[in-house]
Amino acid sequence: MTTSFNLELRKGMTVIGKWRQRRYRVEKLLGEGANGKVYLVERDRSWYAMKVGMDTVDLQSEINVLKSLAAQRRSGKDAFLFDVDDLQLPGGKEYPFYIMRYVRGVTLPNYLSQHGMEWFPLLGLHLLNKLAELHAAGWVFGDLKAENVMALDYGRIELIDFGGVTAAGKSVRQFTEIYDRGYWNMGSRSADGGYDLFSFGVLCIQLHEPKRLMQLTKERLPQNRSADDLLDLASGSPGLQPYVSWLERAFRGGFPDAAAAAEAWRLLLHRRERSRPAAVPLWVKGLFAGSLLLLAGAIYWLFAGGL
Ligand SMILES: Nc1ncnc2c1ncn2[C@@H]1O[C@H](COP(=O)(O)OP(=O)(O)OP(=O)(O)O)[C@@H](O)[C@H]1O
Repeated sequence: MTTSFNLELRKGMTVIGKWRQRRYRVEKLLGEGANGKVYLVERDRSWYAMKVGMDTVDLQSEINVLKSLAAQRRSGKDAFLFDVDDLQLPGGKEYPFYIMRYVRGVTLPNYLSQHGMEWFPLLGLHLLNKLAELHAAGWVFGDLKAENVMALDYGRIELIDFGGVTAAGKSVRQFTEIYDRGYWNMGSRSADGGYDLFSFGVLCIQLHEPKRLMQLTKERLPQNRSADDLLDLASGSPGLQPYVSWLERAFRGGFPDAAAAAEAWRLLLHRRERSRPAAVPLWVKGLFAGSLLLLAGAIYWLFAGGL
């Protein structure tokens, strides 16, 4: 997506926050979207991502979500939001910005093409767990799509772009048509856990059958779109066949919440692995390594927290 936002920050430039006077050195543009531009910046030898917005109101609502998520976290070690300020250009023009954790990952399609489709089940599980965490805190992600999910080492997942995050029960603030439950005539745009699970289902199809999905959106008249079309696509895709019944539940609002959806996904993976006596697949090794990391983190937290 492009913006009509013509702010250009060059490599080497120093941005000084107008109110808090913190200095950031610009390294490069990481990406841009409808709400602003995101730069890689450096401060005190650490890397951060700086999102500069065109619209203070839009950016402020993203910041409010990030602040509320930070307040719900028990410790500072997972901090995502670091600073909020305005930048002032020499001509006097001002733009709001915030500083967040730099996510050193790649998008899901890139991760799967680099590491292989056998990572899909684990990435899916980690993403469902992330969604369950967000829902438990009273939020719905809203604009879940391939571009807003970053994959890191061992198939870990990080969500970026909190512009669509909506308090449960409100109307979804920002969405992308093909991932939207309303677009497929499968329900409202009211923020509930099922809304994100529907988008997650479309994302699974997008990752396996991007061309067919695109073709389908061109062929169908708006009033004829339905989950049946999506399920037909999934049934015809070898990589998705094992997930068709799971996808059907997600598309028809059959899971009570994302935690239940994640558990059903996990059981599906274990059942599949048990029925396949082959060598240990890479994602299982990843799951093991991920569990070890979690265990190490928990032990650290326990001891550090207890001091
Ligand atoms: N924390 C981060 N770490 C690394 N890269 C990031 C981070 N946040 C954003 N990016 C990069 O910047 C791009 C644009 O960011 P973002 O999606 O937040 O902008 P947006 O204007 O809200 O986009 P959209 O039009 O999709 O709503 C992302 O696609 C990603 O490549």
